[in-house]
Amino acid sequence: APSLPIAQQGEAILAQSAAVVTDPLHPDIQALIRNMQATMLAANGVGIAAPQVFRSLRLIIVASRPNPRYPDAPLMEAVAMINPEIIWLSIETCLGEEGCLSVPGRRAQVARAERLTVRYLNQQGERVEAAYSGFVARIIQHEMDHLNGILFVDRVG
Ligand SMILES: O=C(O)C[C@@H](Cc1ccccc1)C(=O)SCC(=O)c1ccccc1
Ligand SMILES: [Zn+2]
Repeated sequence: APSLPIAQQGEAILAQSAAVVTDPLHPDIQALIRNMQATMLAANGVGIAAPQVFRSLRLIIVASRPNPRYPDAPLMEAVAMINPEIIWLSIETCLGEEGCLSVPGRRAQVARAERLTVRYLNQQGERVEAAYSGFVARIIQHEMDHLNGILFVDRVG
């Protein structure tokens, strides 16, 4: 699957709220998931949101892996989350370093909820509810922000 162009900070699409995916099993959505995964891997990302590849749709990919900043991050198969909703966030937050494929060269400490529960449709269109914590919960919050037109730099002083 080809790697797609990544929208950079300043592109209007990154500040918009993305639209709900109406037909998760549509071939276009299945192809978009494949292309987003290829784009994320080519860019060495641990996540990506559809608006970052110029598709204003509520679709994210989460793919944590150990990295210099989070050496104990879990290695996980990339998971596609269609129409994700965070249905619970812990009160406890933690600070952690973030970067963004749409804001190259910037890194900042961002406070995020330590734990969350997310409800979404998986690539097969099945409803899933799952709990996450730590770095994976951080990635999910970062990607959810992209669906709501928010960049991590909007959250730092
Ligand atoms: O722009 C994106 O959504 C991808 C972004 C996801 C993300 C990274 C770190 C914390 C939260 C969300 C990236 O993958 S940036 C590049 C990267 O691999 C990385 C950056 C900082 C720390 C760990 C990884
Ligand atoms: Zn980002």
